[in-house]
Amino acid sequence: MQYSYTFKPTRNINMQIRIGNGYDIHRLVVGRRLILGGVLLEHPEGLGLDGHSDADVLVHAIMDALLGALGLGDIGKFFPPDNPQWKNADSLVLLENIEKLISEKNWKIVNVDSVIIAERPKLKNHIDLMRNNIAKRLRIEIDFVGIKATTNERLGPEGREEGISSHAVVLLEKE
Ligand SMILES: Nc1ccn([C@@H]2O[C@H](COP(=O)(O)O)[C@@H](O)[C@H]2O)c(=O)n1
Ligand SMILES: C[C@@]1(CO)OP(=O)(O)OP(=O)(O)OC[C@H]1O
Repeated sequence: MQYSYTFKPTRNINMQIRIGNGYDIHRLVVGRRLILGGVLLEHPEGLGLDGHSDADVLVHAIMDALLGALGLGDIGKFFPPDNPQWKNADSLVLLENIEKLISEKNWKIVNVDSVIIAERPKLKNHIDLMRNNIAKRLRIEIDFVGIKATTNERLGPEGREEGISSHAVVLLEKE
């Protein structure tokens, strides 16, 4: 059996692609808002996410994935948590800034995929609004933004409702 493979490019071989991966988790506490993908949600126990910014773990994971794809570090480097400027910051505005940085470097966002790990509240009816918020800030079509939700089957910090986490991957291209 022959295992060698000859690559026959059918499109621009100067195209570069990059993949990025991001993760974030924030604690669930009383007295804070619960914002995911820019959507204000209601937790059955009135809990929200603690953080210096609005603690939107989904948007934070996506920003880290975008920065990671270009080897630019993480969001803390661009928006330091000890800088009062980012106190209660709207993470969608921070996302707009990251998109600007990427487009200035002539990279295009191909797609984003992500998952939110939250025991409660049920997120499925809010997913399309989150996708729309993110697609708008990234200046891509909604079809290129994937967001899923899963419980952690009551396991670990998310399962005990100590926090909510999110993972994201992105693909970038440049001609
Ligand atoms: N916070 C959540 C968690 C899950 N969902 C939806 O429920 C489905 C089943 O979740 P499991 O963790 O039991 O696999 C999941 O696929 C989501 O559609 C949700 O809306 N909100
Ligand atoms: C965006 C920032 C700004 O303080 O948000 P935080 O709420 O501190 O969240 P975290 O994910 O811990 O760190 C990222 C920070 O840069």
